[in-house]
Amino acid sequence: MPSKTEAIAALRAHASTGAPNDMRAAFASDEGRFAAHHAVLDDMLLDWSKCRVNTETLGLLEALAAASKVEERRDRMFAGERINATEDRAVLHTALRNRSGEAVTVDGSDVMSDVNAVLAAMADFSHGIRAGTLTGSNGGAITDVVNIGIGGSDLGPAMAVLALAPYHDGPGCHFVSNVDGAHIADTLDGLDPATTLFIVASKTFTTIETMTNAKTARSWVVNALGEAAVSSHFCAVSTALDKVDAFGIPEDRIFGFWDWVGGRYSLWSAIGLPLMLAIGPEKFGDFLSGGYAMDRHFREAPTRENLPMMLGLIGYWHRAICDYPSRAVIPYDQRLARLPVYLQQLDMESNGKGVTVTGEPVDGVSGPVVWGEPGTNGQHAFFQLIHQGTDIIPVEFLVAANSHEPGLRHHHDLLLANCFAQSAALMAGRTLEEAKAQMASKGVDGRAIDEIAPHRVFSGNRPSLTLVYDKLDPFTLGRIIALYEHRVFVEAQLYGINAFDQWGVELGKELATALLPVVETGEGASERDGSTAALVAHARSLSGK
Ligand SMILES: O=P(O)(O)OC[C@H]1O[C@H](O)[C@H](O)[C@@H](O)[C@@H]1O
Repeated sequence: MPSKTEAIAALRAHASTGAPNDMRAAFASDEGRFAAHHAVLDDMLLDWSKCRVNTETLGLLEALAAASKVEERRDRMFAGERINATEDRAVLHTALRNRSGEAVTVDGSDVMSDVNAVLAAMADFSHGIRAGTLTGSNGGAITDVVNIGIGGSDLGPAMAVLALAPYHDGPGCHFVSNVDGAHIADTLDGLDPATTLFIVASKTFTTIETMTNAKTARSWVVNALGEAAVSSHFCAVSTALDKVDAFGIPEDRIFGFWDWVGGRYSLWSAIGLPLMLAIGPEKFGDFLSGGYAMDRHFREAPTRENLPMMLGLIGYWHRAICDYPSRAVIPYDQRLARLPVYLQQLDMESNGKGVTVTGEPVDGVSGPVVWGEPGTNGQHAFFQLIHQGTDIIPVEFLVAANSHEPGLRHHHDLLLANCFAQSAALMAGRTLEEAKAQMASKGVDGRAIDEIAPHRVFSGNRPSLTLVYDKLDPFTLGRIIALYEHRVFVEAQLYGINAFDQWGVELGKELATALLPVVETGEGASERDGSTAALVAHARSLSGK
């Protein structure tokens, strides 16, 4: 078996000599191309055949996966080993969706009884709120839920609540994350304190944005309903139970989770409470089951049939071997509008690292920039650059075969046609001759053809992957999120980095804390760098300070 260095060198050599560089020819010369370059899990199909890879590429990527010990490390993660070495923690978001009935142990003790106890408490609470038996302080049913959290305590539930809108039969859900007072002000505008429940969601219960918004929400409730109302209008989700206590939230309204759940992997924990309130405990269970189904597939399927493995290997190929700096995630699904933003945290906070697990500088590159918007909207905005710009940006398309609007089937067929047309266009492109012929067939005169045709050329050979599934139901959303979590894991093993810490966000937080008194009083500004001092002074003078 080659070493990791040898496996990477072999991939680099293959990229310039062995990988296909004419995708039209690759399809034309190989009827089995699609068959060799896709994988399925039940209704879910991942097609990577439009990427510039062949079976030799796959073999070399498999060799790299073996040299990087991806499977061994995967098994260590599932087994509850402390693979997050810099924080000395296990990584067990998979235990939160473990539907097997089997134990999952950390340091010799089974965590499943705690996991199931919190799930049961969340279900009781959700039933009470949804049925109107747990009311506001005046006895009125809760009509609106406001989740106050940021990062992993916001992006997951906000994304999932929107994604599963057709399944909502609970209170309306709102999300406040930004410390910008505009966010909470706009959200509370129009809500009635008597019928509003706040969830204060913070793993650490120290995050300044969340604590500031929670205090503002608390005053809003107290001013309208009195101090005694806090216990009926607040609940909390955290791993820091002692800190929640001090906020005045009763114990039976505090839902815990554990340090082995990373913030960006926490949607499966009590952080998912807004989703459970919106769709009910049973459908939340379906969401967990979807995650579990993907976990089993990730652990059991051979590499080429394994969706997370293949998504990760092709992702690495594009980023580290082909050197493409970003990837676009384009769900042809309006309800997945927040998926790209969710994946930005999942992927970029996990794999945006400059050192390896052993603290050495990363040799080469680590994770790409992840971005995107739903299709078809993106087509009318930034797709120009993806088709004809000078950077190559691999695209990941997601689309459901069926919508929740059977009466609008024509819309959905248009959506599917657009999605599949984009990947075909990126792959095949259009030659100068084709552009000229097309113009001639429309009666354009020869001189105009010569002038304009070069602008109508598409290089083609632009890679994309497509994920097609039956319908975006809770189970499928669970599969999609777990698929992306594991792809991030696979890529991290190939880069040799720890995907589960996030030291890179610390410095800005520390500096903001130190700068707050300077902004408030102006004192100490002169000790800052010239730009920062001048910016503070300008803002202070504009605000009349
Ligand atoms: O849930 P919290 O402890 O409030 O943390 C919220 C977020 O803040 C941090 O800055 C981290 O970068 C994120 O990973 C985390 O999700």
